[in-house]
Amino acid sequence: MEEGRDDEYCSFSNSGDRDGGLSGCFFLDHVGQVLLSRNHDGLSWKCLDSSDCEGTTCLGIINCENSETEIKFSDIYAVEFVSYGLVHSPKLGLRHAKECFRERLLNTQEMYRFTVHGFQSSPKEPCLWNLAAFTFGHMDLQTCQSWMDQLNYSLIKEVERPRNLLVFVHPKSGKGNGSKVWETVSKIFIRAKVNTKVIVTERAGHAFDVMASIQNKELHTYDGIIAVGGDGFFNEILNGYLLSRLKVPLPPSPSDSFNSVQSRGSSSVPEPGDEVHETDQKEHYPLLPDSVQEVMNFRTVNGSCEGIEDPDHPFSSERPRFGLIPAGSTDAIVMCTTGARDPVTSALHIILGRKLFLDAMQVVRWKTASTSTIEPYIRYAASFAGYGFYGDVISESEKYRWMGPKRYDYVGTKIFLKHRYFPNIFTNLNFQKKTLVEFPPNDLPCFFVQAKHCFFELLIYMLM
Ligand SMILES: Nc1ncnc2c1ncn2[C@@H]1O[C@H](COP(=O)(O)OP(=O)(O)OP(=O)(O)O)[C@@H](O)[C@H]1O
Repeated sequence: MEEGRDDEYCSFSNSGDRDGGLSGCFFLDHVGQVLLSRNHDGLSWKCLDSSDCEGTTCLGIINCENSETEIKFSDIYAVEFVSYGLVHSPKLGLRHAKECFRERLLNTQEMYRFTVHGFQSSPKEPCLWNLAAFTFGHMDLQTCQSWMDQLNYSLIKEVERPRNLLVFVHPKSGKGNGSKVWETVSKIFIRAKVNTKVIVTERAGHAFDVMASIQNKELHTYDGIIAVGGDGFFNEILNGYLLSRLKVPLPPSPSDSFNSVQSRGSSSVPEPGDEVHETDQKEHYPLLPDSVQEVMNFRTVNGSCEGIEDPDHPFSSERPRFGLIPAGSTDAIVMCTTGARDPVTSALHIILGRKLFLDAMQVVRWKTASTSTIEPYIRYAASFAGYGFYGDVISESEKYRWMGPKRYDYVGTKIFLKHRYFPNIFTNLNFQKKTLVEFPPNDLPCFFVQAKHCFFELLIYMLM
C-alpha cells in the first residue's frame, strides 16, 4: 500500500469544531466513503457522493444513499481496534465497482480499522436488541487511534456501567442450556471489558449459600450480581442476599392484627355505613393499615430505607443491583422488564447500565400457634408467589425437570385432575381477605435490576 494515498481518496481531513466535535472522512465497511462526525452525545455519519464515475466514488465504490446515520454513546458498549485489513465495498455495488476500477479497487481496500459496537432494535420487535458493529477504515493509523481514544473517553463518561460483576450460572436451567447461554453472552462482556467472576452452581441452594456467606467487603468489589438462569434461580440469589442482610421487624402477625382490630371494636373490612377515610385508603391500598404503619417507619421521603440495613451494608451508597440473563423455563421476570426473552438483549441492558427499580415482596409464614417454637419463615419474591394449585405444580414439577419446560404442562394437568382444593387458606384469611394480594388494576408492580424501594410494597400473610 502506497503511503499518502488517503488524500487522494478523500478531500476531508480530520477537523475539530467549536463544540469539541470532530469530523473526518472514513470508509465504512459495506457502505462506502462517509463523513464521520462526533458530537456531544454520539457519532453520526453521512455517505459522500463524490462520484467521478457514474454512481461511484473515486474508489470505484458505489455510494449508499445520501442519508445520515447515527449511534448515541449511551448505545455503544465497546470501541476496539481491528488490525490492518480489508474494508469491504457495498455489497450491491461490487460488480459495478469492479468494472469501473478493477485494479484499483483490489489495491485500495486495505486500511487501518476500528469497530464501534452497539445495538439495533429489531424493527418487528423493538424490545429485542440485536448486536450491531460499524467498522471504519482509514489509511492513517494515527487518525484511527486518535478517534478511538476520543470515543473511549466519551464512553468512560457514561455513568453507571458495571466494571466488575459476580455471575451465577445455573447449568441445568430451562432445557439444561444455562452454561451455553453464558458462553454466548460472555463474549459481549469480554468485548465491553467488564470483568466477571463466574460461579457455576453444582446444586440447588449453592447460589443462596454463596450470597448468604459472602463478606460484605468482597461484595462491595462488585458492581452487581448477575443470574444466568430462570426466575427461581434469580429469587434464590435475591433471598441469599436479603435474608442474611436485611434487618427489618416483621409485619404484625395475623393474630396481632386480629386482636388490635378486636380491641378497636371494628372489623378491618368496612361494613356498609362505616366511615371511610378515602385518602388513606387509596394511598395504602392494598396494604393492611397496620402494616403500612410499620413500613412507613422505615421509609424515608425519597424512598430509601434508612436504619434498616447493616451499617456495613455492601452497597451503602447505592442500592444493590441485580441482573438476570434468561435461560429458564418461563422467564417471567425478564418478560416484565426488558420485554424480550433474549439473553443478548439482557446482556446489553446490563453492560450499558440500564436499570429499573425492583419491587419485591416479603412472604411471612407465621407460627401456627403462639406456643409454637417454630420461628416465622420469611422469603422474598421478585416476580410472583403462589400457594395452593400453583405451589403444588411448582414443587411437583421439580421431579420432572428432565422434561424441560414441558414439565409444567404435564404436572399442571396432573395436579388439576387431582382436583385438590385449599379451603384452609380462605377460612383463616377470612378477616383479611379484602387486603390480601389485590393489585389495583393498571398499577402492576414493576420489577428489575435495582432494589430501591425497600421490600414492602406488598405483604402477604400466609397461614399454614
Ligand atoms: N446446579 C444445580 N442443580 C440443580 N438445581 C439447581 C442448580 N443450580 C440451581 N438449582 C435450582 O434450580 C431451581 C430452578 O432454577 P431456574 O429458575 O434457573 O430454572 P427453571 O425452573 O427451569 O426456570 P423458571 O424459574 O424460569 O421456570 C433454582 O431455584 C435453584 O435452586
